[in-house]
Amino acid sequence: MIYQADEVRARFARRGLSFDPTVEEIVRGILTAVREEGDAALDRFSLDLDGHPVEEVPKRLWREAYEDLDEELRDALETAKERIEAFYREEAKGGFLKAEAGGVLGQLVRPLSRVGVYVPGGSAPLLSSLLMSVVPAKVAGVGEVIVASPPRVHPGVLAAAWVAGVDRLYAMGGAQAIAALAFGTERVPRVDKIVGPGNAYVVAAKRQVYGVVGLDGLAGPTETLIVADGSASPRLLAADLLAQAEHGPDSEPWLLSPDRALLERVEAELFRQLEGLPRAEVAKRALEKGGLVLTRDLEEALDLANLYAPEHLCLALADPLPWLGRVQNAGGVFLGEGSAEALGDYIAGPSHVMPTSGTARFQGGLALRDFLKVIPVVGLSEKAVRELSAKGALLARAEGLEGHARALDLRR
Ligand SMILES: NC(=O)c1ccc[n+]([C@@H]2O[C@H](COP(=O)([O-])OP(=O)(O)OC[C@H]3O[C@@H](n4cnc5c(N)ncnc54)[C@H](O)[C@@H]3O)[C@@H](O)[C@H]2O)c1
Ligand SMILES: N[C@H](CO)Cc1c[nH]c[nH+]1
Ligand SMILES: [Zn+2]
Repeated sequence: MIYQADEVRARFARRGLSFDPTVEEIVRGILTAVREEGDAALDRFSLDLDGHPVEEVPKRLWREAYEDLDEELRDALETAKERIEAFYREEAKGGFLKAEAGGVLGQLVRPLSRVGVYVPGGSAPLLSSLLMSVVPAKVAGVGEVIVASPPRVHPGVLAAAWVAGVDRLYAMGGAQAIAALAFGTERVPRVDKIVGPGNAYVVAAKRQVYGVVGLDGLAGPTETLIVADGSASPRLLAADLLAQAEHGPDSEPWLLSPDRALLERVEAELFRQLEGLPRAEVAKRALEKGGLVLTRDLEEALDLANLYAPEHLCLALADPLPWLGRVQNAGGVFLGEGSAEALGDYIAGPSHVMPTSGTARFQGGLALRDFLKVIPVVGLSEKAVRELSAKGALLARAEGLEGHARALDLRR
């Protein structure tokens, strides 16, 4: 289905995380039960929803899963891990303490003590998502990384845990896993922050426990928006749309172009490539949620992309770099049709955990700083204390806070 730009503009502008009341209610019930009953409720929901009680998977099994892997897959995992590690080592993490008139002002930067990583496993065992969250946490220096993934945890996920250096791994999924990580139970330690993507239940649970625990964001069903010009290959474009469409019926693949002939060729190519795709039924449903959009020109396509704020913005343009300056809202940007989003999913380097549902309006992809906290430090000299106290007291009285003013008057 090819839309005109005007047909999608209002929909793109209205977009935002929607809260399905039924999901919210189910999740609220699970969170309350796990908070009140601990492990008993955790096991009950895990049995009901995933067919297995929760268990901690011992490290011996991760190592065995790793050793059982085909040699080429093991090598691919190691390469992905090294590239993600190298990427995040580039992100500065130093604090500072600068001398100021006999005193000091600065920032302490501290890695978080204990982080919970959710690794989706409902419809596919996303071993790459484990690497994409755990490796940056490790580079940041997080004290302890605890992984939760639905039972039975796939051997590929266990092997990735081994490669990434996870500390503990629990076979538990959905809202009950988020509850256990946020509140803690006898078996599962409470964490300081939960990161990682998940389905609607996981996203709703994360949102509901925010405050009890920190969050990286609310990365839900994946989406991709490609802006293409006439130079792009319809075969590659269709393949890239289908790659993300196969994630789930909630995924949204979009292609925006001012070239009608290109859109028509991509449409035909989509039908061709759907044949024989193992997850064709899922992909078809996702394609109905997205679409192909004819724009006036590339400027209009980029403006619509910013309005939509996609998780992935792919610029399949002959000369993409000059368009980067126009990008305002995106979880991640992929330049040129060679830099496929699927490469970003597995091995390019940056984490593939990126904001969805328009939340790219206010945040980017998972970064080292998501695992760090900044603590300001104030150590003023006697002279600065005297000089600043008078002005501070003035400001306090302007707020009507006499107690603050007197505390400062005593230091003048
Ligand atoms: N944005 C990103 O960065 C990113 C990255 C990777 C994956 N994803 C997305 O993550 C999602 C993964 O979803 P998934 O379903 O495959 O795995 P998941 O692990 O997120 O969800 C599976 C869990 O959902 C719970 N659940 C299922 N049905 C339920 C119900 N009716 N009531 C209560 N709980 C229920 C179960 O406990 C199960 O363990 C996909 O949508 C994918 O697109 C996003
Ligand atoms: N495209 C997904 C969301 O960024 C990540 C993923 C994992 N495996 C394959 N793809
Ligand atoms: Zn993907």
